[in-house]
Amino acid sequence: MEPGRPTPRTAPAVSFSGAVRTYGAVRAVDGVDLTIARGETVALLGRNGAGKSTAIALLLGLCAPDAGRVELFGGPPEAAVRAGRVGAMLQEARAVPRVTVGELVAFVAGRYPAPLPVDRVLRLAGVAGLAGRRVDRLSGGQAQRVRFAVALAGDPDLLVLDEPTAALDVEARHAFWQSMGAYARRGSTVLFSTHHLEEAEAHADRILVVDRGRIVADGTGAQLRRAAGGGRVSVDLAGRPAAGLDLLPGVRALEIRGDRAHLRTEDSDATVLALAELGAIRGLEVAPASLDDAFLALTAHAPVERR
Ligand SMILES: Nc1ncnc2c1ncn2[C@@H]1O[C@H](COP(=O)(O)OP(=O)(O)OP(=O)(O)O)[C@@H](O)[C@H]1O
Repeated sequence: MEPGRPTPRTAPAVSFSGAVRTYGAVRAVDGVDLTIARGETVALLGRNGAGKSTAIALLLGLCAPDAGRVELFGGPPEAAVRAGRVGAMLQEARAVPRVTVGELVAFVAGRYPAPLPVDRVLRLAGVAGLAGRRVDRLSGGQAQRVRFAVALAGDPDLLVLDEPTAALDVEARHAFWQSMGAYARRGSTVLFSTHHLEEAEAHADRILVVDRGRIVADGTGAQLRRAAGGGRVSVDLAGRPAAGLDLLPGVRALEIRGDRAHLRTEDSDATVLALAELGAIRGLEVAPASLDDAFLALTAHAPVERR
């Protein structure tokens, strides 16, 4: 073992260093450095094509990095997968014909060294009522929950979920997050990908914003809002002209609705001080940037090449 390297007992659940994966000219994962501690629940948040699924494929050892290193629990992903430490729910999965949900989960559980009892898995995934149903006769949402059950069956230390709620309606989504939360609270590490900001903020300890193969932000929802900077400031115009408000310090955008000026600012304090100097603080309201604002700011594509 290299000196200074963590031992398999202390190593983080997931570690990427300088990981790159290309498909022709596309750098699907473009130099990612990342550590996920054991027990964390982390969301990979990004648009279509941002590189989430490719990062997950690297992490599961389904493909190898062209450069850099990817490790799970201090060793190659294949070793962690072989040892039954990883459960995954991927986007594409074909149903096995004829077997029932109960048979499928029992079969998968039987391949792990220390699986959860099958009835417990079925309950956790919310599919206990479907145990006798054939897996090729399920609705999209039911099939998705069965895939979650399959991911849980081996009682993995690391659960990896690629867009787990994509086919679920509101009620099933809610039930899914409850199950996932219950599993995470047992101390497992969970990594899930999503397009939904609210889901990432509500269900993860930490959000990684992925854009064009890179991690462009890493933190809680509140931290991302702050990192994106600023907020929204609004005041009553009280008959005064709005001209020039867009030139105040920090202001990025000005919108007039009725007799009110709405300012998007990257520095709320500076903008409010300047408004105060103008005596224009009637009906003053200051709000932090929304998570949507933050996401848009963090993934805005500048014409210049980023770092
Ligand atoms: N097998 C492949 N062959 C060629 N290009 C690929 C392959 N897999 C992914 N890509 C490309 O790599 C980039 C990242 O794709 P990836 O599927 O990782 O993104 P994603 O964030 O998971 O997207 P989505 O949210 O749509 O699932 C995209 O430009 C995609 O077209």
